[in-house]
Amino acid sequence: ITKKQQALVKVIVDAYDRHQIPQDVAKKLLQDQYSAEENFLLLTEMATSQVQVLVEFTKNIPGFLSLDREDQIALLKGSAVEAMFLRSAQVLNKKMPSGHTEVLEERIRKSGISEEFITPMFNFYKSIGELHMVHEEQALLTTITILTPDRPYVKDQLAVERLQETILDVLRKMCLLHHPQDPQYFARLLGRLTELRTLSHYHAEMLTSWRVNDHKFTPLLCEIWDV
Ligand SMILES: Nc1ccc(C(=O)O[C@H]2C[C@H]3CC[C@@H]2C3)cc1
Repeated sequence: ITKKQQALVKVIVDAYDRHQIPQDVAKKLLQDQYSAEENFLLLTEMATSQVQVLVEFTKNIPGFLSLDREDQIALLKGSAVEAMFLRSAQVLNKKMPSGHTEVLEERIRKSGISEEFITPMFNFYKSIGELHMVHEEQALLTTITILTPDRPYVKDQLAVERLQETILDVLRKMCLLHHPQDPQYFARLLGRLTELRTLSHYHAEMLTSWRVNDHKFTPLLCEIWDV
């Protein structure tokens, strides 16, 4: 890993750490009572703050702000769901104070999300947990997801591809460094991104079923997902 790549990783990881879900949202998940309606409202608050965190984090990705402005929006809208599932996988898998993870899991299960989406969602969380990603890998994988060139409406895909390749290159080296016993580790990480794309289809249906049952969204969620 070159000095330049080390500097790049530092910028990304610092931004990733700086933009975390506010503790008050996480705390609320443990306090308020347990109705499906209450759980849904908490998830709405969690999703909204995750999108805000995503926007702030993305602005710190070197080169992102020099992309075409409309492409920046297209990348954010195209990656929000995947970044959110990655982030919530990391929240659920990190050693939260005992019992917190179960409470959060329970709230997600009891928030009006139909069973057919709950299963793939928790399978994903489990498959991420089993990878035991180091902190830098989590930040870089999220960055790679955001810098996906073939999102809808991206005009200058080449410019995005160049940025993504830079991150892919340093992540590949980092995986060999942190998981020398598993030369396939980098490939397995990227395989999770494929699983994420499947999840985002489920997510679109989740949104529709919530809307149909007249569940309220925040303006930010309506804007990022065109609902
Ligand atoms: N009004 C909404 C509430 C929650 C979401 C959402 O995507 O929630 C995400 C947070 C984690 C639990 C379900 C997904 C992952 C979307 C709209």
